[in-house]
Amino acid sequence: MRRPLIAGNWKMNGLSADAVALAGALRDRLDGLEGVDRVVCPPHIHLAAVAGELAQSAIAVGAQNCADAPQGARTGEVAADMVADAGARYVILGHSERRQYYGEDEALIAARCGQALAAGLRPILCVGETLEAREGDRTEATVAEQIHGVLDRLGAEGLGEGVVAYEPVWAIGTGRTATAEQAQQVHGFIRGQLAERLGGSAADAMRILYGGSMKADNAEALLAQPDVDGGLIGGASLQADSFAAICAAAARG
Ligand SMILES: O=C[C@H](O)COP(=O)(O)O
Repeated sequence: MRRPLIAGNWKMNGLSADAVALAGALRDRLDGLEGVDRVVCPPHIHLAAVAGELAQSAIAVGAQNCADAPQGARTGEVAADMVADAGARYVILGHSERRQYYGEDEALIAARCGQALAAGLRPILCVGETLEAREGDRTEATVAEQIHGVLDRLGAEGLGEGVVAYEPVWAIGTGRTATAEQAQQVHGFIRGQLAERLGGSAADAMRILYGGSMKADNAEALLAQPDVDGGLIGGASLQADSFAAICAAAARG
């Protein structure tokens, strides 16, 4: 059985005091909850402060990106080992906002992923189709290209102990969630693609998260699907009560 994972992507929100306060509130609410892994991903600049606040808790910390090179002349980038040094154990890579606003493609995402693995971080590789692709019946083709585009370059090691997050772009921040059936259909497809590359047992062990307007009131139905192993939560991760409620739903499932 795969243990569920609920990850909060705080995106570009909050000053340092807000980040530490949210981390502390989550620590207090989630203390003692069994049966679910949880991670919060603050902006880089708050990583160390949040990791310090969560040091004695069961909440791990993740970053929202890492550089595609180990060090040197990469102005504005943050290396994977710096992220790890700040206390992160996970890193989100290939988020659709990075693809859309910063032009990240599979080659760049794979390079970032390779750096993350070398630094001992667990990648959270995001994939997902636009509304245009879904309406053009290109959901599976899009997701397959994003997965294979990265795995082709990473080789046999794959994503290590990382996870995949399926985030339909049309559901992110829109309040429009994929139905449980739509999510399961794509998650099952992703697991099949992973099995082709990594083998059945590695694919069976890998967690596939759903992201896109997951909230306390729809989490249970999504998490009940056999191939939905958790969530990557944006807006609802910024409120301690709603993130804690989603974690509790995952723990019950
Ligand atoms: O990384 C998280 C996703 O982009 C989902 O964001 P959302 O929950 O605000 O729709």
